[in-house]
Amino acid sequence: MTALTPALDISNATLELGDGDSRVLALNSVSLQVMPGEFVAIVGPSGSGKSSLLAVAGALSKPDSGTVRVHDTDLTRLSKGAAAKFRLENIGFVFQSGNLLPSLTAADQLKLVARLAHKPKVDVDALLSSVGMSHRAKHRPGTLSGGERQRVGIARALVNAPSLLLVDEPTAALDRRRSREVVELLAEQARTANVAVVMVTHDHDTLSYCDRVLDMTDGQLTPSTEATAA
Ligand SMILES: Nc1ncnc2c1ncn2[C@@H]1O[C@H](COP(=O)(O)OP(=O)(O)OP(=O)(O)O)[C@@H](O)[C@H]1O
Repeated sequence: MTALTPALDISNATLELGDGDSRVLALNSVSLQVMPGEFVAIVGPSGSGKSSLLAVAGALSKPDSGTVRVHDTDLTRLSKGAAAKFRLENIGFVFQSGNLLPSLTAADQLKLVARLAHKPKVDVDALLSSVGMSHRAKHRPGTLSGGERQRVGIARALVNAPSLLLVDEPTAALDRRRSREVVELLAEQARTANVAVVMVTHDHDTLSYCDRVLDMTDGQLTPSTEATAA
């Protein structure tokens, strides 16, 4: 593996969903390469295939054709069990509103993933500190703001030191200022942890933090004309 190897390399992925007359081409020969440390945003109308792209990139769905590589592993060749193990060890997921477990403190959310991913040496305090949340380590999600929950969700997604971070609408529940803070944090983590980040978003206000923006329309990806950080 060299510095020039993409962290994510999707080549001609096609995915059909539904059955009978209601079959939909969710991904229509999609290709996407994301380098380590690169922050890519995907925008596009509802139903255009954005979630399908994240599912395929995260080994949650297998495309009908094409390949999906995360570094040197072709995810399309993994069994269900092997895909689950690969996800746990190599991919981080961040969801709309943090998706935290209500009964666990911020620190325990991270410790649980560390245990599941067999990473007992993870420095939970350092990770919480890197997202500005050390002072809330002992708080449960119910006593955190939306932005704080999202920060904990980002720290939790980084526990397994992923090479790929897949982020679905991270600012959907946040106001403008918090949205910008969260996306700025993702950009910073991409750079400092050298992790490839793919973020699906409707929030055009935060695209200036991304290195590249792509439009998804009817299952196809094209470069966007949105202004970026690059
Ligand atoms: N399980 C499914 N069975 C049948 N069709 C599906 C299924 N899941 C998604 N689809 C269809 O596949 C297409 C792509 O859906 P997808 O969820 O990837 O879009 P999206 O861009 O993420 O939409 P949104 O922004 O609303 O979340 C849509 O036409 C959707 O209706």
